[in-house]
Amino acid sequence: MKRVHVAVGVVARGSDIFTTLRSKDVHQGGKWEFPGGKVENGETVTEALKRELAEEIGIDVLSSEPLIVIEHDYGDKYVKLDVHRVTNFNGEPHGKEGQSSRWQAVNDLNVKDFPEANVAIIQALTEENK
Ligand SMILES: Nc1nc2c([nH]c(=O)n2[C@H]2C[C@H](O)[C@@H](COP(=O)(O)OP(=O)(O)OP(=O)(O)O)O2)c(=O)[nH]1
Ligand SMILES: [Mg+2]
Repeated sequence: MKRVHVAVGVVARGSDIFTTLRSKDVHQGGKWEFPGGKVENGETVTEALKRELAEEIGIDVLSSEPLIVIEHDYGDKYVKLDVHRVTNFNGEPHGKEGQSSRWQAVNDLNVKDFPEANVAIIQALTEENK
């Protein structure tokens, strides 16, 4: 089965979280996501996160810290999500590749909008916001 290692970034401003919409034609298309993408050979998760967030949402990640690691089997694809919290960045997050984006209060994040693997991420964010 296809296996991918993905660097995922939680970008927050206060208790608001930035998410983007995956385009319809890709794996888990039409779902909202935390921006990120595949870790390439020879890259650390931190390096991949910095590269992907520059490409996808036009920010320069200055610091990040690990939040949670999720392994999930979609049946057609196995993903390992290395989720980092972005603790400092330059620039204004936006859908640089033309994708829709939004800011939402942590408590308004709805697991139904996200890929299945994201349930644990949203739980972790909601827990710490209590
Ligand atoms: N970025 C991101 N990917 C997620 C999340 N949840 C989740 O299951 N995934 C899955 C969907 C995809 O199978 C995989 C991420 O791959 P991707 O399509 O973003 O990879 P990429 O940015 O490198 O894309 P590409 O260059 O290969 O087109 O992880 C999430 O919150 N954010
Ligand atoms: Mg991506």
